[in-house]
Amino acid sequence: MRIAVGQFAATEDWPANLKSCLALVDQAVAGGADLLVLPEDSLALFIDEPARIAEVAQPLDGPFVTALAERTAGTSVTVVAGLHEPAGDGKVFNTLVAVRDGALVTSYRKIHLYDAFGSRESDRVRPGDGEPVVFDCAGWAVGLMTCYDVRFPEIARLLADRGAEVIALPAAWVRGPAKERHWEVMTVARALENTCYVAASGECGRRNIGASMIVDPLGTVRARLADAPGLAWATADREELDEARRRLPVLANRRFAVDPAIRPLEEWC
Ligand SMILES: O=C(O)CNC(=O)[C@H](CS)NC(=O)CCC(=O)C(=O)O
Repeated sequence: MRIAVGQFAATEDWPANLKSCLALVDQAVAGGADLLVLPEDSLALFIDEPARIAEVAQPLDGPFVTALAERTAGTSVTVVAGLHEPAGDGKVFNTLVAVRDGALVTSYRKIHLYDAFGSRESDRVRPGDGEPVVFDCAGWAVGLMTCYDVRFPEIARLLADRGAEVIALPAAWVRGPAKERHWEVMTVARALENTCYVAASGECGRRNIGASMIVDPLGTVRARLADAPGLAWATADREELDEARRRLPVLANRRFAVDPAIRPLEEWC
């Protein structure tokens, strides 16, 4: 499976962001991508006034997702991208969609909200219900998680338990001391501890680092972008995955399960 990760500098202007996304979709299709991963919140990024996110939030049958899906019609690419959708009470969900051949395949609502380093995402965003999402893409099991989720190994493990062989990880990773290191270490760790590919995309505007990456099941960073817009590419290979899981059978050697009774409860936020 040909994987592309794409990044761009998102603005407050959602039609402009849609245009950036569609250009990356076209490039990915031209390059033969089966899977394209775009950043978290590709719809609109409000850096200074995050409360305005709710104003531009769109439902999954709204114009942003519809246009993204339509662009994939007649192609073999599946596109994963992030947006905010209305949650009904003035709050929003921070949601990923997967679209293919003109239609929505699945969606995932971010579970772990970024209440760290001075941010309070939970002031405006409601968490998802904790159900891990894995879907089929070109014969590969692809799991979804979003940005701050990467700091919580349980969700990647739950995805692996559901059979994920590739984790798509859209992000908008905030700059800061050692933050680029956090991003790299944890993205590689999630790949290595689950012996899966991780296709991670990062928004690359002034607040966020970009640094989109594709990591293989033994933790090698196969492709990486800096902080400029563009695409990075790698191929997921079935034989390589099988060989990695034979040589490093950590999934088979586990002694503990993630307790499915522990779910992200509303009152934790
Ligand atoms: O709200 C938006 O518009 C887009 N979403 C984000 O920027 C999100 C939530 S504020 N960013 C992160 O989760 C960064 C995590 C991070 O940087 C870390 O874990 O250190």
